[in-house]
Amino acid sequence: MAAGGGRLVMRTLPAPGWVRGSDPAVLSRLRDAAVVKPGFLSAAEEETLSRELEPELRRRRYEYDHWDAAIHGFRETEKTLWSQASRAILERVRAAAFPPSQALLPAVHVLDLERRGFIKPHVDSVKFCGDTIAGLSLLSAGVMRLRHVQQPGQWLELLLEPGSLYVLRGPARYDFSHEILPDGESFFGERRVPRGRRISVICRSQPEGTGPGGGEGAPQPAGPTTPAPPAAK
Ligand SMILES: O=C(O)CCC(=O)C(=O)O
Ligand SMILES: [Fe+2]
Ligand SMILES: [Mn+2]
Repeated sequence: MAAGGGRLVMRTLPAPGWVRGSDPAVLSRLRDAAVVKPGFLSAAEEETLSRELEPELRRRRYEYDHWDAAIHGFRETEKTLWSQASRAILERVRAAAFPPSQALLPAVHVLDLERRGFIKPHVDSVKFCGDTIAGLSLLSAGVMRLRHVQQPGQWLELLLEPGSLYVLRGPARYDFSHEILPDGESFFGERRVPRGRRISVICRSQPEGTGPGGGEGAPQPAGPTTPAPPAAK
């Protein structure tokens, strides 16, 4: 490596247009831990996924009534059987978000949030989810906010446009809660991000110690979220 090669090292990395943060230190600390890839899906891939999911989702009713639940105005399914076209998309997600050695949960979590639906701050349960969470957003945009569980002044906001992929891993997954803002609070900085119905397709790594050949090997129950921890104290 040429120390005198004249390559300029930027001290402050410019935040990409789809990630905002409370301060440069958080942005730089989570640069590889909270990642958004806008336009990950082509329009045809978005169409493939939403067409395949729509009939399965439509059979279910939106749920609202759990005062202590993390998610409001949603329906969901855990899907293991996919068309060949969708499997190819999910394989791209796997390759983009997970190291080759990391085992994934066999079922993909599909979450349909209606226009007024939202997700309160929570940390996905370590019992049901490993180091990495990767989610595709379909149909409409939303803002995901991450907030440090111990230091609530530290936060990050991710702009999740339809067709984007987000990845949360390591510190972003364990030390920060995440939430999807309700329509009334759905801003990315100054920019209003009107909420519509949003479908997310979420792949997760296996909880530590439960991969093939290790750990309990118990089947994974559905519903990988925990109720919101107190975001601030
Ligand atoms: O809709 C999303 O992308 C996130 C969902 C989520 O946080 C969860 O199911 O635990
Ligand atoms: Fe979550
Ligand atoms: Mn219910």
